[in-house]
Amino acid sequence: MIYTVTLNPSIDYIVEVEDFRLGDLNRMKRDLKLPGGKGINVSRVLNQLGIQNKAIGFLGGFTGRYIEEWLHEESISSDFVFVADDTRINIKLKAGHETEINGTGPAIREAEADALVQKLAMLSADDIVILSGSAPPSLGGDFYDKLISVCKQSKAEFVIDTTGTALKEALAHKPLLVKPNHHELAELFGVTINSREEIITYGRKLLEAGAKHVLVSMAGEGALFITGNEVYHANAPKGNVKNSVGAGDSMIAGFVGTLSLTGDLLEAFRAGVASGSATAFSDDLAEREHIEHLRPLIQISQL
Ligand SMILES: Nc1ncnc2c1ncn2[C@@H]1O[C@H](COP(=O)(O)OP(=O)(O)OP(=O)(O)O)[C@@H](O)[C@H]1O
Ligand SMILES: O=P(O)(O)OC[C@@]1(O)O[C@H](CO)[C@@H](O)[C@@H]1O
Repeated sequence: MIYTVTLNPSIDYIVEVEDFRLGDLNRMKRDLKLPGGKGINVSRVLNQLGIQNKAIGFLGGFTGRYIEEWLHEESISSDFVFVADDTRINIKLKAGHETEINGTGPAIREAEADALVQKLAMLSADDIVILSGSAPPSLGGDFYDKLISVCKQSKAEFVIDTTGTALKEALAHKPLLVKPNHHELAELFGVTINSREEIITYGRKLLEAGAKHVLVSMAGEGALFITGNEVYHANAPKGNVKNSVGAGDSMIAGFVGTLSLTGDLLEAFRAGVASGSATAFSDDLAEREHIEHLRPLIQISQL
C-alpha cells in the first residue's frame, strides 16, 4: 500500500485577477477552492491512476472538514489526525505570473503529533510512504526524522519531497526517491545552476548522499532521471499551461504509482512526466485520460 503523509495540508484558494494593482481594490475574474498540500495532491493523482493509497496527516477546523469531504467524494481513503486549530488556506494568485502565499499552518499539540506517529505503526516492508511538503513550525525540526525512523523500523520504503535541512538529513536514510526541481536543487547546495551538466552534477550528489533514485524536474523543459550510473532526459510535451501548482506532486504520483505496479524505472519516469504535464495543462490536478493521452508523447533519451 502507498501512504501519503501531508503534515501541512491547505485549501488552495486560486484567484485570477485580470490586471492586478497592488494597494488598490482588485476584483476577481475567477476563483477556485481546491484541497491542497503536497501529499494530498499525490493521493488524488494516484487515485486517478487507479492506484490504491491512503492519505494521512493533520486536518483541523472548517478547512480541514472541507478537505476531508472532498477526499471522501473522490473515494480516496484517508485517516487524518484531527487537530484543534484550522488547516491553513494558501493563496495562489494568477495575474500574468503565478504568485503563491502559503500559510504557516496550525499549531499541533504533542498528543496530536504522537497520534500521527501511531498511525504508521502498522507499516510493513511492502509499503511505500510518501512524505511531502512543509511541516507546521510547532512540530519542531525533527518530526520528519521521527517518521522516517518508523518507516525504517518496519522496512517500508519512503519518498521525501521537502526542502532544506529535513531533506538533507533524510538522504542518509536512503529514500526511494527525491524530486527537487532545478531551483530547489541549487538552493539545497547553495549554488546557482546554469546548465544541464550542472544539474546532473548536483543531482548525482543526492545519489551519493543516499537517495536510491533522483528526479530533477524542470517545468516546461521536462525532467532528468538519475539512477546508478545512468542519466536520462524526458521532454515535456507542449500544451496550453493553465496551472503549475501540483505539477511536481503529480510527477511523484505517476512515478511511484507506476513503479509500484510495474517495477519498470523508465516507464515510471515516463508516467511521472506525463502526470506532471497533464496537471500543468489543467485547472485542477491531472485526470487519468489526459495522462494516458500524453504518455506516448514523452520521449526518453539516455545522456
Ligand atoms: N510549462 C510546462 N509545460 C509542460 N509540462 C510542464 C510544465 N510545467 C510543469 N510541467 C511538467 O510537470 C513536471 C514537474 O514540474 P515542475 O518542475 O514545475 O515541478 P515543481 O516545481 O515541483 O512543481 P510544483 O511545486 O509547482 O508542484 C515537469 O517535469 C513537466 O513534466
Ligand atoms: O507550503 P508547502 O507545504 O511547501 O507547499 C504547499 C503547496 O504549495 O504545495 C502544493 C503544490 O505542490 C499546494 O497544493 C500547496 O498549497
